[in-house]
Amino acid sequence: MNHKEVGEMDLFEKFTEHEQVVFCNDPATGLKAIIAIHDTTLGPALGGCRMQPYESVDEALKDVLRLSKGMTYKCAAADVDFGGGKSVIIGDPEKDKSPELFRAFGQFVESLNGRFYTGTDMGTLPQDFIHSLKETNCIVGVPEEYGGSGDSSIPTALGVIYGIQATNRALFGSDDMKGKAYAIQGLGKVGSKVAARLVEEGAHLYVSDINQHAIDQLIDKANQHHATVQVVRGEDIYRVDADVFVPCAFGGIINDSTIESFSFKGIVGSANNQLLDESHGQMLHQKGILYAPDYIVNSGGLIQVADELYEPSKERVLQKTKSIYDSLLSIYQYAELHHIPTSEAADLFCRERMEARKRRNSFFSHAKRPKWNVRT
Ligand SMILES: NC(=O)C1=CN([C@@H]2O[C@H](COP(=O)(O)OP(=O)(O)OC[C@H]3O[C@@H](n4cnc5c(N)ncnc54)[C@H](O)[C@@H]3O)[C@@H](O)[C@H]2O)C=CC1
Ligand SMILES: O=C(O)CCC(=O)C(=O)O
Repeated sequence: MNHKEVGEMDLFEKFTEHEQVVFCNDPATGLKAIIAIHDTTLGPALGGCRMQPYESVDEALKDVLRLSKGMTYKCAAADVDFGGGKSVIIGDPEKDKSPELFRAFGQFVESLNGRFYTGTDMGTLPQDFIHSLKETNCIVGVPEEYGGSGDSSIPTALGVIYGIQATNRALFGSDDMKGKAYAIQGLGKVGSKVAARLVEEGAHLYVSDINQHAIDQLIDKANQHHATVQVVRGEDIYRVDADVFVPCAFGGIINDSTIESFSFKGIVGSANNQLLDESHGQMLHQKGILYAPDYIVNSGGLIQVADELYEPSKERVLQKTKSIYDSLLSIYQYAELHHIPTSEAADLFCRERMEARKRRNSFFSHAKRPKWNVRT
């Protein structure tokens, strides 16, 4: 069949690399969600659920497609037995949440029968998924009293700190975070924790957030530590005179126009999909800005939720999260040796790991489903 002749088939051209995309619609609760499964070579798809008032379904679709692909690479880099997936709920996290909406979402996740596991992301909280848990076991990162591993932004933030230390080592010859200036965009679950740690270390911060409460909380903390925090508005964060940019809000913030404004020496943050597209990794490379690939830096949350396969152990998760430091240094070294952008070096490493898995023997024993000890 010639797809071009059949209008409705054009939709498939938007996700030629993805295994499965599920549109979830429940008028009774107002749920409009999309689940994208990118690649299950390494295991069932895993990825958080983002809630955002997207302007259009197309915008939500683009976001979930990019985010789920990023999860495939993140899982490969972190060496966990999961594949890449992600979900988005179209709605305002401040106004549109309800227990029924998250329950309905749980039913759609359950309908995938173990192909997709999900939890928090931007705009959602561990508590939201207590409701989804009534409908499916394929939920990760719920509070510990519900059998989950709890807030995954804790190891994510720790991973960002390891990322900053490794980047400082590469740039300045020492892990030390003290006395340097950092520009943090977004003081949410991850950004607030990273900022608090940097304040404790005696760093100087420039911060921006649209949530005044988050800014006030950080300033209180900074006052206790006699640290300096300078609040900047909107796009001005791209122009401040900081050593390291720490994007912890949304993606696409490294693009043609922002790169021109950057005078940073390094970029290390939790935001997913920081590069608007691959060419921006090359542009950073040419401008001599050291970029810590996002999916390596922000894999702490993934490391924690993937670890729910085993009996819970915070120590083990924190230990595994330390690997982010070494992984980044290896990627920096490889990129330098081969004169390629760090983003390209990270992608090459992940693709090689997936190819190796495909080559490995896979003797049949029984269905390769995770054993979720905690809730089975
Ligand atoms: N929570 C986690 O464990 C993980 C998070 N990430 C990524 O890290 C980023 C942050 O995640 P969370 O902290 O969980 O989200 P969050 O929703 O808790 O925080 C996002 C923060 O960004 C702020 N923000 C929104 N628009 C902004 C703007 N225009 N300028 C400045 N600030 C703005 C929000 O007010 C909020 O404080 C997201 O891209 C997420 O996908 C990645 C891996 C794991
Ligand atoms: O942190 C989580 O709950 C899942 C991992 C994830 O979605 C992410 O790393 O972006």
